[in-house]
Amino acid sequence: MGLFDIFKRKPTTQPVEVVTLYPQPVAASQEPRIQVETLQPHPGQAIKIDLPALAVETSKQEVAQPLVDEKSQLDTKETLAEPDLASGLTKTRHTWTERWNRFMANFRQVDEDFFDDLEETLISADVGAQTAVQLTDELRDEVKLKNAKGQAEVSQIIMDKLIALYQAQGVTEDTDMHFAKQGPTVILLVGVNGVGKTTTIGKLSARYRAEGKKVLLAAADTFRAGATEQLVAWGERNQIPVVTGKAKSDPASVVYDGVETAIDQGVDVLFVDTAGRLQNNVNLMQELAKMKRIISRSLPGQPSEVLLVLDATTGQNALQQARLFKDSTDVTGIVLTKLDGTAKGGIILPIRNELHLPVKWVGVGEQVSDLQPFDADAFVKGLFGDLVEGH
Ligand SMILES: Nc1nc2c(ncn2[C@@H]2O[C@H](COP(=O)(O)OP(=O)(O)OP(=O)(O)O)[C@@H](O)[C@H]2O)c(=O)[nH]1
Repeated sequence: MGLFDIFKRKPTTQPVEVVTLYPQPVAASQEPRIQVETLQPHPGQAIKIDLPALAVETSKQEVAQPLVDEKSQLDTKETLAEPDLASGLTKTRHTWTERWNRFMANFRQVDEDFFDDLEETLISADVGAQTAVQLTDELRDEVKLKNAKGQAEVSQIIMDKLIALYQAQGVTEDTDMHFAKQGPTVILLVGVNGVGKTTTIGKLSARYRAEGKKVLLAAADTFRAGATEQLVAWGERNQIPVVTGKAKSDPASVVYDGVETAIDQGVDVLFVDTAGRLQNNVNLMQELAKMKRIISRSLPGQPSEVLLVLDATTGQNALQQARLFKDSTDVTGIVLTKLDGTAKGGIILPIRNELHLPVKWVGVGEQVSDLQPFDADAFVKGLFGDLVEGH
């Protein structure tokens, strides 16, 4: 099949320009080379892209017989290195510890004022109003039951309860990533602008490529200037092909082309980057629904994952966004980004406790390796480590 073969199955109203970036094997001394093909189909027709066999074989070939140069191998190693969650949570931990110590320094006795202050402290630590009230009620009973009176004893009971809540909440929720039994798995990244969708795709795609999966990216955020280039840059860095559309073109066309390319080229995982902002929220949600319809028409049962990306630095705002997206689309999991830059890491609790959305990944930096699967135990240690160790 030739490079300019036309698919007539799908009528579109807009011309689609598809740029495909794919890596070539290079001699050890050369920089990795990226070839760029620009295909300009006839208006009104969708196109099929033929990636060279090499492009789709890249990840598997690398496993069997390394084709990439030293630099790329270093990149892969970097991808595999687990970031340190505890250091990513430093700000949250310090702020929380300070706040807690201040609260406890004012301890006089266990009375209603104490519980009022406790509720306030919990709310200011972003555990969410509903959770703070629930926790305080439970603690009131427990402190009474255990007849706790001393500062250290009361502090210990509260800390144990908080830790238990963080660990218990969400255990019944599905934090696994799901893959198609056959054919390409499609993973859609959604969220408002600037939360870290593109960066997360860069990190996740590098991770799966390093595991030997054949990965493809689709730049369906045609709305924001520069969004496509940003994804293309990640594709170049990770040597992963990217399907793109013209600025302001119909994002659904890019999704369609991405899906068709994934099917034809035997891709394992297709990541779709979506716009974070359209004219309004209704448009945004309609656009997402349209993308999902297009994906499932060609690949029944897909997308396997609709990951909602939330910026932890926005605190309660992130919670509002989660509510909005949850009500309008089937979110399968949360990626909580920028935990490294915030004291608002506590927000993870209401996301799980109040919205019952599984947090699947957490972002702790801008580098490719700064993403890790969410682990409640590690998170709790990162959050309360200073206080618990002090006991
Ligand atoms: N510190 C830190 N920065 C991050 C993290 N994730 C993303 N960023 C940064 O956040 C900024 C926005 O990230 P993008 O990936 O462009 O966000 P986006 O959601 O794709 O944005 P739009 O394309 O505008 O919708 C970039 O500067 C990223 O480097 C993280 O975990 N930690």
